[in-house]
Amino acid sequence: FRIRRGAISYDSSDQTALFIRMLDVRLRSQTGYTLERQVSAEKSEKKVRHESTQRRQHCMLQKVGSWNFDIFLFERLSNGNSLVDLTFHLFSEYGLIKLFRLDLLKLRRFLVIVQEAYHSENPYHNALHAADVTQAMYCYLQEPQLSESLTSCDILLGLLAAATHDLDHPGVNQTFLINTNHYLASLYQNTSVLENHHWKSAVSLLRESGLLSHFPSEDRQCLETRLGSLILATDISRQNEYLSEFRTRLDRAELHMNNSQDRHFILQMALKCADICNPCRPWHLCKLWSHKVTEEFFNQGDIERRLNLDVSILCDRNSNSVAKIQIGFISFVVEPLFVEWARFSDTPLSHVMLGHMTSNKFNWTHLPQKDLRGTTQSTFS
Ligand SMILES: Nc1ncnc2c1ncn2[C@@H]1O[C@@H]2COP(=O)(O)O[C@H]2[C@H]1O
Repeated sequence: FRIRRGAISYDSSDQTALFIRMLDVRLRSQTGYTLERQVSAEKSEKKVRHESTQRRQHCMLQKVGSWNFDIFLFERLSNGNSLVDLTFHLFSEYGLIKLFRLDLLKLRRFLVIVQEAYHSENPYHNALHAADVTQAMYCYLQEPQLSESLTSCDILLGLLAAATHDLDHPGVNQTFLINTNHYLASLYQNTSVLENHHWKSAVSLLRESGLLSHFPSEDRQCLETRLGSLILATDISRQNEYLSEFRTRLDRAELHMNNSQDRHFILQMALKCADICNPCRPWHLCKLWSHKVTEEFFNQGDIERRLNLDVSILCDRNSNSVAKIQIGFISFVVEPLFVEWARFSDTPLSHVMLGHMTSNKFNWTHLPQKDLRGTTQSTFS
């Protein structure tokens, strides 16, 4: 009697094989399931799940101009490709692909190498921050003062600058690079070291992708120069220079959107706002960003302590708290800028942002510690 495991036999008189085959047939009829059917069921379930994720992502993109846009949820739905998917969508929305005769493949490839040039291990300065800034920039580009006057070149620049403004950020600030004699600090003579690096990295990826290779060289040169002027404006240590110029121009009513230099200055201020707008987002989003940026600060402080360097301001986890950092940042950096932005663009969005900023500052000041803790995901998942 041969021990038999399967129902396949080459001996038609083999009664055992016949018995197993009958058993298998009855089993199939009872459970209706075979291995093949199980695998194909899992495959189609996966396909349905993927299609519903794609549908949810597409549905979110219909509301990409909403200030409550949840970039953390979008990041999950886009499987970690929010910067590529969001920026590509906005290029299409504005008709930039046709207008500038952009090659679709080169555009996609450019956006992918930009997204990959961000450090995903950074808690804050990663591609998701760039996607968040790009979405905020889009909201500002849609404001009447801008949408009624910006040229397509202004819009192309605004989106490119937002997407690339923190390219290849190392997750530490300029002070750290100078104190550790990093080659970038000497390359840029300790001046806007990171912002210069972000700009030059953006230009090199633009050239590598060939995205603008069909542009006349003087147009390409002008775009690269203006891109630098926008990215260099995000150097937070120079905030007061830009802010006092903004105030002066507003006081003297010297901002005319039919003037290209004035439009460029407003794009600089729009990018600056987009770069630090996280305290003006709804509380659940603001809280997530605050914990991420603080984690990055404290990581730097831990390394400085280990290297026996002076621990940079805001980076010492032993003498700082997320709430304390946020209250200071909102009071001395965010509020002064967004008050002037609301003077320039007196719209519902500007007042919604100031409203969130005020209530978020109240939360950081008054909520009990248990309500201020960071959550890993946005609550609206
Ligand atoms: N929520 C926040 N709290 C404190 N600092 C912030 C916050 N968001 C942005 N920043 C700081 O603002 C800076 C803007 O320029 P960077 O992105 O180079 O680095 C950013 C941080 O140092």
